[in-house]
Amino acid sequence: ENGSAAAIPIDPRFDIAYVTPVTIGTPPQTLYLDFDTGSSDLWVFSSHTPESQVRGQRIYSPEKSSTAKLLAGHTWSILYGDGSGSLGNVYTDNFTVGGVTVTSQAVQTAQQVSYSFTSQSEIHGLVGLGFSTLNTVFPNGQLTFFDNAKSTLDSPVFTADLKWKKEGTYDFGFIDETKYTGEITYLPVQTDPGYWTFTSSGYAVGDGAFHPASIVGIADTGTSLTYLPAEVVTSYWGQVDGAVDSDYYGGYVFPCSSKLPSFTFGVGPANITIPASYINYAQITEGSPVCFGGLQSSSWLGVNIWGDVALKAAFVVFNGANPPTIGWAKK
Ligand SMILES: CC(C)C[C@H](NC(=O)C[C@H](O)[C@H](CC1CCCCC1)NC(=O)CC[C@H](O)[C@H](Cc1ccccc1)NC(=O)OC(C)(C)C)C(=O)O
Repeated sequence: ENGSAAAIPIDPRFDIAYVTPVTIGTPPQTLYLDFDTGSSDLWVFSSHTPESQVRGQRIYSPEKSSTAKLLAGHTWSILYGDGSGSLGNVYTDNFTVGGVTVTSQAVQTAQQVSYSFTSQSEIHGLVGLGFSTLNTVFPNGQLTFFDNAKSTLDSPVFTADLKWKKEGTYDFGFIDETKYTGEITYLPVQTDPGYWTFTSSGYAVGDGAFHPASIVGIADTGTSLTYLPAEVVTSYWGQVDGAVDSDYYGGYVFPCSSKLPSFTFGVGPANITIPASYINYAQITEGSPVCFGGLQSSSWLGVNIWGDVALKAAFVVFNGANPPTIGWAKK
């Protein structure tokens, strides 16, 4: 069966992350999880998480689920790009998203979470939608929800229709033609080491000339901003009055009153344009005249990341067929 679930921004002021309701166990326990194409662990705040590390998050209690089974001898430990992390043990249980059910999904229960997770009450865990090779469970890696669900879906795909400061959707098993305009351009995916890695064909700043280039990067719903090569972001921010790459603020900042150009990136023969408003990401602090850019340099990262700032400008198809591809359409 196919399914559809909401992608809800956790903060009404800026799109730092999106969460999606899921149910786990019998009777069903509802949690709101961050669907993350940039990792492949499904982990949740749980009854095994020390109370001192839980601050308002909903938790999954396997002991209250008649279908929960401990995956004996299995543990996990994950560290994300932003330095946050978590670790714990593993159960299998029924897991449902938007009507799609996997009956024995590996659900990783947190026994430790880092402070940034404790302080983020709206995120009750993650659903990794990267390739299962990235799963951290030891000694046997576990399959993602998508890999487990694939065979029951009409088509082995999920789509992301993230929106700017609004609720979007993740669809599983089908492509909703009402969610995009024109054609979907499909690109090859490099599945090693396990991200949705593709090559963009170039970029343009505002109405300027298109610069053909091969920009290898990952499509990552779990990363808020978009991180691209220094020469790309330098040419973008060079068009913005007062923009500076600030060590103090950790990236490009600009006067909130400055006018920003849009940013266009190539997807094969087609392209996607990110509106200027998406790149005017947020004031440094409430009421500040200094704003933080949604387009930042990837030079310190070692990888280019097409995060939410780019993804919400498009309708994106994550095609899990063999070989996998990624599809991009305007909307
Ligand atoms: C362990 C590996 C197998 C996979 C692992 N994958 C990643 O690190 C990428 C992955 O998409 C992870 C997934 C995120 C981890 C932290 C919680 C939210 C999800 N992305 C990340 O690690 C990137 C971190 C995000 O960009 C943060 C997220 C965030 C959300 C809410 C509040 C504060 C911060 N945004 C964020 O910092 O936004 C600012 C810059 C505006 C403040 C890796 O590559 O190391």
